[in-house]
Amino acid sequence: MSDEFPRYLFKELDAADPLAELRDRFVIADHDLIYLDGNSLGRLPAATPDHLARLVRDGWGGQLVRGWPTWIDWARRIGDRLAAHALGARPDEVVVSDSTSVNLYKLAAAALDAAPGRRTILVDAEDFPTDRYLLQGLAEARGLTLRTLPSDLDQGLDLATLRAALDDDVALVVLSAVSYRCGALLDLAAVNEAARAVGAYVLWDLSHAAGSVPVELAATGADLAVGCTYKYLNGGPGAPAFLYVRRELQERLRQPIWGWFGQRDQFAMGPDYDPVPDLDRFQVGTPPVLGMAALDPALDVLAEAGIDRVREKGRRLGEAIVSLADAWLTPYGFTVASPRDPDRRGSHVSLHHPEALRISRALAEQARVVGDYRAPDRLRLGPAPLYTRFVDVWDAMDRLRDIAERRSYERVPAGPTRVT
Ligand SMILES: Cc1ncc(COP(=O)(O)O)c(C=O)c1O
Ligand SMILES: Nc1c(O)cccc1C(=O)C[C@H](N)C(=O)O
Repeated sequence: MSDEFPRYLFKELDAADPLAELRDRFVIADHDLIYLDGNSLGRLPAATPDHLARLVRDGWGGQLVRGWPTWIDWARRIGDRLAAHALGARPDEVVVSDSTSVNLYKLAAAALDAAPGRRTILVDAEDFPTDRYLLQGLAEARGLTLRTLPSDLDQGLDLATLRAALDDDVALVVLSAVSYRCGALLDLAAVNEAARAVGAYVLWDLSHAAGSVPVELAATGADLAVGCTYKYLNGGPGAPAFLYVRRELQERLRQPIWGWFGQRDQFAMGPDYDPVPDLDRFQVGTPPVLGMAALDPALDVLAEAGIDRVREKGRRLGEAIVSLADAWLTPYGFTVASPRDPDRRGSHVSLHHPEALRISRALAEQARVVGDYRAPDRLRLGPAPLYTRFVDVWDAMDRLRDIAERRSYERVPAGPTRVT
């Protein structure tokens, strides 16, 4: 126990938390398990099982193919809900579609086609692997140069590094608004402005930002964005992703996968591809209706909370992790591996420890705290403001301290890194 941070103070924070009652809107199957992995897979909203069961039974089972006139618009309808409640985009700028990886490919290729003569793509060297791999593939196929911008493992990309790399040969900049490893939050407006000044497009990966921080795509002048819906948006494992294209760009950009859901007069089944002039040209094929439908109950909770209140609580949960790590874990070799300034951090916090892999496993196996490990030596803790309590953070950090103090992680095999 610590005098400086007694547990009852965290209980008081929960008692005063305006979002506290929303925790009941999620399935908490095991009350002893502390779940700090909302930044990888968010919890199941309590309304989702019945919502999906109804759709399966009455929609698929009852309406059969007659359901399609309703379902066919859901990618756009739910896209608009994401735009309004999470992304700060205008109507008709966001659509649910494919996976984040596929959407990133579609929009990156479209942007490169729209920047003929420019030969450079910029990416954060520490960005999530799929982003880097996709761009490596695109650069190789087109004979372009992919420049990886050096970025600090704990602090993320420095704006000065980006500015120094921007010139009129840059076609495209791809960055995560919130870094998957350290949680660093970039200044979208500053990046968009710097890129626009040299005529480059910016494609944002919002996977760790959507549902955790107000993104404000329209207000920051963003061109393009993609992101997943299974983390802070609670869409479930394998939930479909979203993409955003600024309205003014939609008619100008042509995506590389020419599917019939982008086709003008789709059901005329005409001989040649002739894409619609709007956002729908970025769709490809039949949308995953059941997967998309899971987003509705999840977005109901987010809408009720309001993204600004989610952000405010996320910031305070993060500050609690940082304060407890400093006070309790420093003697055991932990350091905070995320920006300390909450304005520069999304909702998750990483801790550095040379034994992070074994500690992460010990936390789950011995102490019933689910966070995750990210190479090379980071323990990531991702509280989700819609359902994580302040006391959960206290208990998780207390259990972590106990593992560190007793060195009980030494009993856990390091083994190869596996899923999560
Ligand atoms: C920043 C980022 N981009 C992309 C992805 C994944 O993309 P996909 O859903 O296509 O697997 C993740 C996590 O899985 C991620 O953290
Ligand atoms: N998408 C994932 C998956 O299919 C399996 C395991 C983990 C994931 C993730 O989402 C990882 C996530 N991008 C992260 O940064 O933790």
